[in-house]
Amino acid sequence: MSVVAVRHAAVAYAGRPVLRDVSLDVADGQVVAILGANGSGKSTLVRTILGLVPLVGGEIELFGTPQRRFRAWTRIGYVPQRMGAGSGVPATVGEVVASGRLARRGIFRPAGGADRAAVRAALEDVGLLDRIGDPVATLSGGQQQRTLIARALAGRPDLLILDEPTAGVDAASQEAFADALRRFGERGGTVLLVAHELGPLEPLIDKAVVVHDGRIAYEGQVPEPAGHHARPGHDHVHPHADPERDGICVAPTDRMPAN
Ligand SMILES: Nc1ncnc2c1ncn2[C@@H]1O[C@H](COP(=O)(O)OP(=O)(O)OP(=O)(O)O)[C@@H](O)[C@H]1O
Repeated sequence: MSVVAVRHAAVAYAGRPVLRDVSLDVADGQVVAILGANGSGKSTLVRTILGLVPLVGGEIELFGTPQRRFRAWTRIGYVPQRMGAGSGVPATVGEVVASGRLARRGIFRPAGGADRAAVRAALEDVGLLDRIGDPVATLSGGQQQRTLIARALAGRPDLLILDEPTAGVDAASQEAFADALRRFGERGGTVLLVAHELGPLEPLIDKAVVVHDGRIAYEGQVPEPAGHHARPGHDHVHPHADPERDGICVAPTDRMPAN
């Protein structure tokens, strides 16, 4: 079953086309990475999947339900791009993660044992349980990002959607994040993430999709980075017209027809 099915999606901002004829499937249990240059439309694609940006054409299904009829939003955890965890906001790490339970329990019911257990499990998953009582502002940028991921995990979603989760994040936090994602996958979770650099996430990725100028330019195994061009015997073809700018090349065996 497809957890996310995008069919011929078209999106425009103020009449300017940003996504054109985009089709994408994320199967149950898969980890799918959306790659591509700045401004290619990656964030727009995930925001459209989440219903935050309207379609001007095409269709989207979530867990087999047309998006316009989909109501089970608690099944989806979302970590937006470069969102501050609230430096300057006097909330503790535990409180930020607990806010990820609100949709499940409803605002007017107090947190119960299940909520507290979910918060602790999520913090354990990202390696920050020992910081549960600390103000978020005292954490490093990478640890704040891990806090936001823990907040999404605390809602016990079936699908995690993450927009550049490791951008500007230190190496230790990237490793901790990769471990958390691996465990989420082992529990049957499905992941759709936008990334520039995969780093330690690369072995987890089942399928990569390259967005170029609002279209899907490539779908298949993770393409090798441009730095590998110089490798002896490395034979490759480019998935689209301007790969140097995107820093991506694809070995011929990996290539699949673009949509
Ligand atoms: N809210 C908006 N209103 C108008 N134009 C937008 C809006 N959001 C994004 N755009 C434009 O749409 C195009 C795609 O942007 P998008 O953020 O989806 O790309 P991206 O691949 O995620 O890039 P980045 O890696 O920089 O986040 C860009 O030209 C961007 O300037």
